[in-house]
Amino acid sequence: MLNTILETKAAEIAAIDPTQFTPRQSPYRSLYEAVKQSKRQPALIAEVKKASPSKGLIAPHFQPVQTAKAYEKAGAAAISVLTDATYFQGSVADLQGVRAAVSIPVLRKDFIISEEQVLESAAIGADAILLIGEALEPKKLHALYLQATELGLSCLVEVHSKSVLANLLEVFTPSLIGINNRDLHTFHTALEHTQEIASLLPAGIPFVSESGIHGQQDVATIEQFGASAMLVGEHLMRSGDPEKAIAKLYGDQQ
Ligand SMILES: O=C(O)c1ccccc1NCC(=O)[C@H](O)[C@H](O)COP(=O)(O)O
Repeated sequence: MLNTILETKAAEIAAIDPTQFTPRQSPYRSLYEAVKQSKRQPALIAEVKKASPSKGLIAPHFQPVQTAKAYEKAGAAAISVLTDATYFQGSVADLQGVRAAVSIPVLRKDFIISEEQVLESAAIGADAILLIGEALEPKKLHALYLQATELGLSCLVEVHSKSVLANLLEVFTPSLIGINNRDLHTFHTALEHTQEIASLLPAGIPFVSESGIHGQQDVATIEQFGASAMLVGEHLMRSGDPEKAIAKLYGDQQ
């Protein structure tokens, strides 16, 4: 699936013309600071997600802006917005709508593999981008990371496999790592994956546990593994009441 997605992205990139971008007006909101300073711990990066390759249609009555506002009200540190149309039914318009409606950082969740996409992310108002270790050679990932950082974008650098992490750390140490509990080739998801990969990270580096978090017990588990933050999509999208779902994740008294 990952390879198929990347083939689609290569075709999309060919159609991007950075000379058509209007200069960004809004200041960047730091994802690192938002995670570090979140009152809720582990910090929550809450995702608006209409559909996915592994689960199909998740939210038939998808209302990204309303959902993102509820996430912010419930204490999310940042919002993740899927902008891929083909596989996730997301859009750049979703990101722009959410960015205008909330005051916390907005992460562009897509498959970013080129300089043009980094420029596009800055132009459309994203505060942060995802760079996926499984999708990029370490040196290329580092180049995109430097380009994004120079523009003012925060980067969440995601890894799944031990070997990808090891190769990446030979090139550089990102400021914020995402550990994806979902294998993007098989879709198998296991929270224990966070523990396994976290044990291989340099001491002190903050990391986000991503995917497959569905309740208070799961939050306790990834907190025990040392996660600074969690990225949660499907569970919140299916809840029907995102504010209540977030309160329950943290075990708030109702
Ligand atoms: O979610 C998928 O099916 C998927 C398939 C292929 C590549 C990426 C995919 N998901 C992206 C994500 O990382 C998740 O949307 C995110 O971590 C939230 O996961 P969840 O809470 O399990 O919805």
